[in-house]
Amino acid sequence: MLKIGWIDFLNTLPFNFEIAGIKPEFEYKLYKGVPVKLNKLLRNKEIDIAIASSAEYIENFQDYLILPNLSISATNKVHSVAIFSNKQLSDIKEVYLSKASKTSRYLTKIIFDIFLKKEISYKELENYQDIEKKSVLLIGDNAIFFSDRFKYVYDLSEIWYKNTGLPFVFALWILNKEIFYKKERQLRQFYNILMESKEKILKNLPNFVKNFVKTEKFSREFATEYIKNLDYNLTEKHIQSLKLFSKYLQDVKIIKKEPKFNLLNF
Ligand SMILES: C=C(O[C@@H]1C=C(C(=O)O)C=C[C@H]1O)C(=O)O
Repeated sequence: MLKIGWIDFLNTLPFNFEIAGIKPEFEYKLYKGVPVKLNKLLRNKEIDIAIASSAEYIENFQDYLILPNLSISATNKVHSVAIFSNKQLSDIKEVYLSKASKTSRYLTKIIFDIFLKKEISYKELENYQDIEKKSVLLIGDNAIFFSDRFKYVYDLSEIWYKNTGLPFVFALWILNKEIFYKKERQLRQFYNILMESKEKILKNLPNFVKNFVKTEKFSREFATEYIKNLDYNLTEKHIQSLKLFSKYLQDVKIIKKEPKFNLLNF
């Protein structure tokens, strides 16, 4: 049985092997939730593998391995990770951070500390009441959903791209090192299934969106354009970006040790 962590956001659609009609030959169970929940399940070894926060890998890299060629990244705008505000950036003094995120919370700190050199007080975003009166970091479907309440959108990967020229890697397929030896066969098959799903769904995206995306939250046109704009690859350039992100995380004292990026050689 392979225990798989699944971020329940629109942006994981291209990995959805079930809707792609690909059936694994092994038994599996999906554990759905926001990134922080999956990071925790993975760290506690309650699941084997997950699409989880890239920052979770960076912080605990000794325990993990990465599936190659796969990520959720964005070159320039991501559209679903941003600081939303009705204030101009220069007037923002406090930011309420989404509790669902790890990577984007850390990126927010790097943006203010290193790129903008601006002191900010950080608070937890406990609920969505009167959200338009605050400056908030939102991720995933909520970011898309609440965006029209705000005059200004400070897109985090756009800011990263302007400062570094690199794509920003939000999520990776991370697995617990020790399960590789126990479940190598399933993992290899799962990797092939993810690669196949990604290809199949992205090739025929409007059709998959039409059949599988619920339209209460966003229009089909938006969903298609949003996914099309994301980058699901993991190349040398993405690794370079992860290394730079890690260096900045050391500079702002969030991590102590420089991580190694251990990709499975599939
Ligand atoms: C692109 C996104 O990136 C997400 C952000 C994450 C984080 O901040 O920890 C983790 C996984 C990603 O799915 C998004 O939420 O829209």
